[in-house]
Amino acid sequence: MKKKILFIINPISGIGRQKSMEGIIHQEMNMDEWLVEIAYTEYKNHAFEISSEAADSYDVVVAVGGDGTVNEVGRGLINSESALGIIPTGSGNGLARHLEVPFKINRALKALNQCNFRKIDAIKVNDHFSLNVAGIGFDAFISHKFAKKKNRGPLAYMQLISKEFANYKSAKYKVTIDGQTQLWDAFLISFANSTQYGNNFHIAPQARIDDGLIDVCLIRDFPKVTAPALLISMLDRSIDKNRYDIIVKAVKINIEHDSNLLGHVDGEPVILGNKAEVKILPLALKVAIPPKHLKQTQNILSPLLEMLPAIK
Ligand SMILES: Nc1ncnc2c1ncn2[C@@H]1O[C@H](COP(=O)(O)OP(=O)(O)OP(=O)(O)O)[C@@H](O)[C@H]1O
Repeated sequence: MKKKILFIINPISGIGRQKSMEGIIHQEMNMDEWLVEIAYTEYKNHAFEISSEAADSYDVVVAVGGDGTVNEVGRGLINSESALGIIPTGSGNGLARHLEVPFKINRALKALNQCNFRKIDAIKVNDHFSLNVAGIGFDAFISHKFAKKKNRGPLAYMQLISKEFANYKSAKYKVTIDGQTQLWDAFLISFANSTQYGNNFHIAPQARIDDGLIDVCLIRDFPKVTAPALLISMLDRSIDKNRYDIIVKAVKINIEHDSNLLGHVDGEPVILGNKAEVKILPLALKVAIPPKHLKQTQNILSPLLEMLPAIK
């Protein structure tokens, strides 16, 4: 019997590589083995509605988009027998990079044809789910601003960060990590399931996506002149050695703040109220991963190389 696969395409994600997607899907998928269906999102959260409906009826439900689309599709599949697949066409593609999904579309489809399955953890932040990295502080502040921008893509994102960074002020948070409470003046606090935000910026180099633990990364207030070193330490996976960074593994974190906490889950802005409860959902999601010979290992230059015009 043929396996069933549903592609959910977000037409607005990233830099528009998905225009010719439908033709490439039909060309690359092995139709002798797979029954292929395709759906397009029409509005925010539509991918979640489609995937929740599809859960347990398809072997694989594929997010064609960036981390926001991956979050929506994956969320709908939590605790189901359907696996999340990814064709990365977003700006950051953090989870796809962590799972070593190929970035050339035809190669990503070849990988789906021959995929293996594994289970990964998910993170719950109040009522929201994160599959990759969630957080509060500067990264969340940027996600709220970015959501209002018309221009998307990594360049627009970097421009926004450089514009907002100079004036951003760290804030005080009451942080309880597995029962231990402390007050912190933090630039950001990230809750990492995978190692990276996207574009190979590794916020939690030692994170494992299936260990039943959240890597809590707390970047304390730091002199702004040391920002380049901090950025470089994310790219070369050494941020855990930076003096302003503290990383601990935990299963439950509570944050209290004196005003509304701006948060993000997988880069998508969320408002959390004065308190946030963050907990791990061990092995809650089945994912499709590439076979060994099609895995795409990442290096610092990968995000730049992917921008070269290449579908093949
Ligand atoms: N048809 C649509 N019209 C408008 N917004 C949509 C549509 N489909 C999905 N969205 C929303 O688009 C947003 C961006 O999607 P996504 O995160 O996949 O792309 P990206 O931001 O370019 O990539 P990344 O998260 O990797 O940087 C998500 O919030 C999603 O809910």
